[in-house]
Amino acid sequence: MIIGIPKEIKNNENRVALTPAGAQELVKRGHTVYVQHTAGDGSGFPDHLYEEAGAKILPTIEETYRIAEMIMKVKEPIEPEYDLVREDQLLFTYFHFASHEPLTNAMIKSKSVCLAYETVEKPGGGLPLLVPMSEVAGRMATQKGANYLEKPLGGKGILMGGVPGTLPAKVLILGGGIVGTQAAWMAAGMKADVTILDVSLPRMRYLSDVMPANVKTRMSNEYNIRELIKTADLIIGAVLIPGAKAPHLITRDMLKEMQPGTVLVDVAVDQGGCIETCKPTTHQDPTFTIDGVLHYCVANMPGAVPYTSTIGLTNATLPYAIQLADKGWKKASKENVELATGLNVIKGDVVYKAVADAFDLPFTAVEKHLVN
Ligand SMILES: NC(=O)C1=CN([C@@H]2O[C@H](COP(=O)(O)OP(=O)(O)OC[C@H]3O[C@@H](n4cnc5c(N)ncnc54)[C@H](O)[C@@H]3O)[C@@H](O)[C@H]2O)C=CC1
Ligand SMILES: CC(=O)C(=O)O
Ligand SMILES: [Mg+2]
Repeated sequence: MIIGIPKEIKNNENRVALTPAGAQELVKRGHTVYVQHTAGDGSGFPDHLYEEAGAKILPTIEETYRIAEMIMKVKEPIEPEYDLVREDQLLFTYFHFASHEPLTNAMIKSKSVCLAYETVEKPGGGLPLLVPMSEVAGRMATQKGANYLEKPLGGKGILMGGVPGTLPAKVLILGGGIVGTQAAWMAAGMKADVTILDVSLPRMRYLSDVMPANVKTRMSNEYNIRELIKTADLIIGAVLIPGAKAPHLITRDMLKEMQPGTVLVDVAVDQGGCIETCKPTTHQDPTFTIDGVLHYCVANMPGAVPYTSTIGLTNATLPYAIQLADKGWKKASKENVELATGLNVIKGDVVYKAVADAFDLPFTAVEKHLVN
């Protein structure tokens, strides 16, 4: 198969979809890998490392899209890329369709096959291609939050762990999945007073077993949220209902209950955000303030630490990319249900229920496209 790796063009997105090591594995299996000139630079992988691994370098994004049967990316295609996507082309990347109607419509119109990293799902649950970036974003959420709590940056002016004779910062985490757990580890390590809210009792039992004493769990409901936001210093949004728009656990009116200088980091912003007032921001202009409450809502947080993220992402995606390249998307999805759950849009049909529901679009069962 011919695989194309375009350079990411989203704001401050320095990741690339494949490392030279990943390219070598695909080339070894007889596939052709084209990498757009300088695509790996931001992650510390200059063109010559790809060439030494057996890949070929193409000068432009247009040529990369034109030649590839499968495009591997990191972020969803953004507007200048919409018209580059070709009919029948396979796109293997993050999409987060449910939070982005123009993207959904553009991919329907393109008649391409869109296999979304974030909905590839293990039969017993678990999102193997979201996990590594959620690990990064969870750890970063605490780092960012600690930073923005500093007074000159708009925060309350509280140190995460305090010092002897003072109270530590209160960190409230909405959702105790991958992002929430990693955020909690970092905050606990900084000696903050951490509370994780989730709706899953088994998950909270697990967290309660493994977390240190400065991490507590509470049931996620409006009553508890309204109580806890009054004194929280840093609130991290980390809920997910796979493929769907995130529920608004913190609504506009609740901001008035918070103290000025409270910091909100809504990691779930890529699925629409679990804080109603969150709108996607960029690494260049990451925050805004409403009612004295600072919001950080960057939708591609891992893009800022590409040395870690690119390798973490390729470690997870490569085994799936190999199956897609070896067998083609249809046979690979028939033989591996995890890949079938990743299919969101196929040749104009929306085949992921939560995406169809988000925009009142007709839903087509994925099986229709997997027969013969
Ligand atoms: N902004 C960014 O750069 C990045 C964003 N993300 C996003 O972070 C979000 C979280 O991802 P993961 O932690 O991997 O998901 P996950 O599936 O591991 O965890 C989600 C958790 O939310 C819980 N939950 C569901 N409804 C809830 C509710 N009403 N109240 C409290 N908890 C609830 C679930 O029980 C689960 O434990 C996703 O939207 C993901 O796309 C991930 C990586 C990077
Ligand atoms: C998960 C995701 O959207 C990201 O890593 O940017
Ligand atoms: Mg994202």
